[in-house]
Amino acid sequence: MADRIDGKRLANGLIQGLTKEVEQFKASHNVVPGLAVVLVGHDPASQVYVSSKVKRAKEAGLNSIEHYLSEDCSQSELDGVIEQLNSNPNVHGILVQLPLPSHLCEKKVIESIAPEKDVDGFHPQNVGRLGTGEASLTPCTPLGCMLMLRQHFGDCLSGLSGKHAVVIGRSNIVGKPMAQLLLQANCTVTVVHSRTQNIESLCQQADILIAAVGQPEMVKSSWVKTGAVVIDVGINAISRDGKRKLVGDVEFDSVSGVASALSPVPGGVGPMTIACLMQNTLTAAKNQINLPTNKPFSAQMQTEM
Ligand SMILES: Nc1nc2c(c(=O)[nH]1)N[C@@H](CN(C=O)c1ccc(C(=O)N[C@@H](CCC(=O)O)C(=O)O)cc1)CN2
Repeated sequence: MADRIDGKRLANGLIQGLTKEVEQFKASHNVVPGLAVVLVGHDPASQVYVSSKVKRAKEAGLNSIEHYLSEDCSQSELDGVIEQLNSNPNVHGILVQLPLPSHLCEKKVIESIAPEKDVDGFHPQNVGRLGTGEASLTPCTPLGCMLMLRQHFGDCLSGLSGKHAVVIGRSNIVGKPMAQLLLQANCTVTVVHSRTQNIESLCQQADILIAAVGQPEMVKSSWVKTGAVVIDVGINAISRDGKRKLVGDVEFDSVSGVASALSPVPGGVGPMTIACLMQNTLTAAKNQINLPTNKPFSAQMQTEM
């Protein structure tokens, strides 16, 4: 039976540590790190995620600033809110919850957030810096996955070195940054996607398998090498036996019999995404008062997190 990589417990520990760090930061610098969350419309899942973000921010002692805009909000109204947050010195981190209603341009919105406040790490400047291994704000879900792997492999990333990691999915939010982070940890990385031939046989070669494809229970036990470590990023709502249920991209019960460790859904990557957002907000606040803390990702993983 695979070990369960408990994201909920790990996230609680991270938030606890962060709360102390935020307290010290406030006491030393007389600055309260501020996180602004922007939600457009009333997508039920987005509402759940945003309220968790607000709750966790308050728990960690951050100042939470919320903007709820109507479903039919115009591009210029949203641009105006971001502009105002960009120039507000009490706001250190800004995130716009995705997806946006289809009449709004996600790319334009992401690019309009000041890179130093982009706690989602989606701005092209942060994406580029991640790619070249420079200090950057790192996307929260892949960062959360790396922390889960670090916990499993021991306290630094050397346990990952030389492992073959296969990432299923090539989204800008998860698949691509995930591949970059695994490369920085000296893994050999394969990214597979909807046009890849023989996905199953490539996955069978993985020591580390990251499923981020958004297909309920797509990864079966026959796809997984005995002893592999599997991180399930998918969060899919399905109806089973007349009840709504959340499942990942991995068939949990069967894969548990083959993998050496597996993260569950719910209670895996989701809570880690939110904890990493809080971590990024503190990092952004430190950077904005010019504390020398913004190390490249690989250096951060060796030490403070
Ligand atoms: N601006 C962003 N938008 C989106 C991101 C993101 O990182 N930034 N990621 C996802 C959604 N997401 C965070 O925003 C997210 C998804 C799921 C969870 C989570 O904790 N899920 C729970 C289950 C919750 C439930 O009951 O529905 C779990 O997995 O245990 C947190 C954050 C897309 N948009």
